Amino acid sequence: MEDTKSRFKRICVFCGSSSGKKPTYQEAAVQLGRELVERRIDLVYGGGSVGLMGLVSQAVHDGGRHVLGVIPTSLMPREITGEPIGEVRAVSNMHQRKAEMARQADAFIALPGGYGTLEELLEVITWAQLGIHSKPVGLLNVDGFYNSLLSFIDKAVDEGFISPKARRIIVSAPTAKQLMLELEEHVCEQDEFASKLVWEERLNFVTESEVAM
Ligand SMILES: C/C(=C\CNc1ncnc2c1ncn2[C@@H]1O[C@H](COP(=O)(O)O)[C@@H](O)[C@H]1O)CO
Repeated sequence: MEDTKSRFKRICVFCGSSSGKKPTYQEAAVQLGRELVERRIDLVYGGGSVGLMGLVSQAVHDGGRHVLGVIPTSLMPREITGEPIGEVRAVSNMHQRKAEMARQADAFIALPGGYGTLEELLEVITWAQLGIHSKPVGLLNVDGFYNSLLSFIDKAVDEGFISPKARRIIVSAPTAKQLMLELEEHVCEQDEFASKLVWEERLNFVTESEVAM
């Protein structure tokens, strides 16, 4: 396998705790994991081995890259999240988990998933819009899974609720390879309004004492 260098050291992946019905979703999770390995990128994710989360993290781990799972203590029992893969960092709650995952990553990628994935994705997009971070956000639109979300977002742009600049926060592509190529080239645009906002600690708001273990 070709060894390609990346501008990213560690990417945060949001994805389903279920595997989805189509094999293409599972294949895309493995492909994304292999693409990260090829580019020598480490992984941070929601921890555990269930669903697409397990497939992407296992592929990165098998490829010899570091895997960091950030997991709230209440989700730690193995019957909920499965066997841990790689390094596990326990946090006290879901808010701290998202902040810690975001703090550890240089970019974000969402694979197909459900409410949890959507919530994580929309939060990092909102944080980018507000200037809390300037890390690229990628959407792996496997088999058009996210077409209806992208249509909704385009409708919100047409109706004046999302600015064209904020629309461009989202980088989407149908395959892991294409998405990584686009993310490598992506330049985050700074919003004039957001650049004037002062966030106390930006993404460094998880203190050591808040990390449960
Ligand atoms: C309680 C159930 C499953 C819990 N399993 C999870 N393990 C780890 N992380 C999870 C889990 N559920 C949600 N997450 C986080 O949200 C994303 C996945 O959520 P989705 O709703 O499946 O899209 C994922 O990125 C995690 O960070 C049984 O329902």
